[in-house]
Amino acid sequence: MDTVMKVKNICKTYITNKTQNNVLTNVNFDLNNGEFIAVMGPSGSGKSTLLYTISGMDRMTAGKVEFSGRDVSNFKDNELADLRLNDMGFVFQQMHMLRNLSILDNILVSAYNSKNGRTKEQRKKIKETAIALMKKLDIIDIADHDITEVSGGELQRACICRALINNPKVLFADEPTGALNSKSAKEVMRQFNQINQLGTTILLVTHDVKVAAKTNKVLYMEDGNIQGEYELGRFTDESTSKERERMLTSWLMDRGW
Ligand SMILES: Nc1ncnc2c1ncn2[C@@H]1O[C@H](COP(=O)(O)OP(=O)(O)OP(=O)(O)O)[C@@H](O)[C@H]1O
Repeated sequence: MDTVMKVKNICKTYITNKTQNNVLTNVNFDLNNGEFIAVMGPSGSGKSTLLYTISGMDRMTAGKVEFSGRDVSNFKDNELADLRLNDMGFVFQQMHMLRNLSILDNILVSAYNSKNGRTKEQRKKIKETAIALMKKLDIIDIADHDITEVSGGELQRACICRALINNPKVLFADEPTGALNSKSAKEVMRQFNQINQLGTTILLVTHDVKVAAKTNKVLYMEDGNIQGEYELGRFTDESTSKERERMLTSWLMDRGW
């Protein structure tokens, strides 16, 4: 299997009030093309920090990250911004969308501001992609709505459209279902699985066993490092959910979760 990201000996230290907090300590793992990985672990174990550090949203203290064979660890801020814009997508628990724009415009805005969204022709193509994504995620009917006029689940699906507009190699998600009710969370996970099956590699952080049980592999973080990994295999059938949740819970409990 191709490796899309290689994470080598990543360390991240925060210094607050002259106290050193070693949040990530020599983290190593490969993210293979087409994988769908969940990162779990106790609160404060460094899950979000790992996501932000490897995606270049935050600087690592030491270590190396390769993205599609390129060492991106020493990229300048503008090179990292380009990498994030062109090759990565992001979905967060708190959905950052602009209030005075419609849902469709929110999906389009960053793509229009990218280097591939300058000409009329490029923008036409981007809009077509946005509409196709909104149809796929079943939110085309709310394209012209304001963000205050839609449900949390619809808004999160709009965020997924926005994250996918540039056809990223890797989609990063930090607690993407954390603010959703269970029905919307299930729908978002169904969409993630579809996107993954179409070829997008996904790494998400979650506390929710139901969510993690629908990924291919779980990494368990504790005290700033990956303490174990559990291969679940591809999720294809809703009827297997309960059994996957049961197996994953049992594995997590063995780790002191
Ligand atoms: N910007 C920051 N400055 C200083 N310390 C930080 C910063 N961000 C995170 N930390 C610290 O790093 C540690 C790990 O935080 P992180 O958010 O990565 O954990 P987490 O496993 O995602 O936790 P949770 O499950 O509660 O979201 C915590 O002790 C946190 O206080």
